[in-house]
Amino acid sequence: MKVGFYGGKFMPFHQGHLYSTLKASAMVDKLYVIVLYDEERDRKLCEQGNMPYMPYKERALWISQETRDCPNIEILYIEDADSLDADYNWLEGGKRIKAAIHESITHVFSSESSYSKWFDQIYPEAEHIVLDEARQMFPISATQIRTEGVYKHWDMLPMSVRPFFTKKVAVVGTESCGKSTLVRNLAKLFQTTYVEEYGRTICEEIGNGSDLIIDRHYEEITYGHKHLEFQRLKQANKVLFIDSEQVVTQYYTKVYQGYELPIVEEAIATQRYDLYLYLEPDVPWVEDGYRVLGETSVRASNNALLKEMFAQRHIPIITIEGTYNERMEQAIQHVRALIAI
Ligand SMILES: NC(=O)c1ccc[n+]([C@@H]2O[C@H](COP(=O)([O-])OP(=O)(O)OC[C@H]3O[C@@H](n4cnc5c(N)ncnc54)[C@H](O)[C@@H]3O)[C@@H](O)[C@H]2O)c1
Repeated sequence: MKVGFYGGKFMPFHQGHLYSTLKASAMVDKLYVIVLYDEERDRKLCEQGNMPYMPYKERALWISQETRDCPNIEILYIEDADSLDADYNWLEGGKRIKAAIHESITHVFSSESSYSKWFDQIYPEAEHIVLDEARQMFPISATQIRTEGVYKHWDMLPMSVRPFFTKKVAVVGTESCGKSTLVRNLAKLFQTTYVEEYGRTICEEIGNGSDLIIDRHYEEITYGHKHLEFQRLKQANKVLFIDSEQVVTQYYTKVYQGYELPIVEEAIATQRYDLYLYLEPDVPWVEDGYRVLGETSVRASNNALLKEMFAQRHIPIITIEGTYNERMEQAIQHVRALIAI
C-alpha cells in the first residue's frame, strides 16, 4: 500500500498547491494533505503581507472543498509549534506528522528538492517526490500572493478560496435613491455577483400593501437576505455588491412598525462589510408601486433618521451624491481603491 503526504502552510492554498495535491494523489493509494500551522508565525506572516489572518481550519476547508470528490485524500491539520521558518525543527515536526498518520509513509511530496536532506532523515523508508520544482504549470508562490496581494493573483486562487478574500460592499440609502440600479451596474462593471434587496422580494410577494407587512416579514428579510449573500459570495469575483443590509431593514421596521426588532439588531451586530456606500436621496423620486414615503420633507427626515441609525451603531459610511453618472463614478473609485486596482 502506497501512503504519501504533502504538507504546507497553504497561506493561501493556490492553484500550484492544488496541482501538486492532485498529481500526488494519483501516485499513491492514500494521500494525506497536512496543514502545518503555528498561530504566532502565521499571524505574523499575514500581518507582513497586510492580509487577514487565515485560520488553519479555513485552510483545511479550502483543500477539503477542492478535493471533496477525491476519495483517497484525507486532510489533517497539525500544530507546528515554534516553527518560525528560520529555526524550524524538522525532526520534531516529522515526529508529529508520523504520529498523526498512524501508518507507514512510503512517499513524501513537495516542490522543494532542498527538503530531501530532512526527509531522508525523518522518513528514511519513504521516497521524496519533487513535483514541478520550477513552478512551471502554475508560476506562483504563497509568499508572492501575500506580498503582492491576492487581487493581483486572483486567477491563482481556487474557487473555494476566493470568498474568504472577497470584499463586501453594501450599498445603502432610503427609498428611491438609485441603489438597485447602481448595484446592478457595479456588478456588471466589476464582472461579479450582487445581492438584490430582499425586502423588495417580500413586498412583491405580498402585493400592493406595505401596511400588511408584519414582524415575521422583517425576520424573513433578515434571514433571506443573509442566505442570498452566502450563496452569491461563492460566485463573486473579488467584490460582492449588496443592495441594502440589516440597518436598512431596521430602519424600515422603525418607519413602518414604529419600533425596532431585536432579531434584526442581532444580525446588525454580526454583519461585516468592507465598505458602506450611502446614497443621498438627491435624485428624482421614482414611483414603482411599492413606495410610499416620497414627499420631499418625509424623504429628508427619513434620510436623517437612517444616517443617525448608522452613526449610533458606529458604522462608517461613505456618502455618494450627484447625478446617476456622478454616483457611479464615485462608487467605482471607492471600489477600485478597496481591491487595489
Ligand atoms: N517536518 C516535515 O516533515 C515537514 C514537511 C513539509 C513541510 N514542513 C514544514 O511545514 C511548513 C510549510 O512548508 P512550506 O513553507 O513549504 O509550505 P507552503 O504552503 O509554502 O508550500 C507547500 C508545498 O507546496 C509547494 N508549492 C508551492 N508553490 C507551488 C507551485 N506553484 N507549484 C507546485 N508546488 C508548489 C511547496 O514547495 C511546498 O512543497 C514549513 O515550516 C516546513 O518547514 C515540515
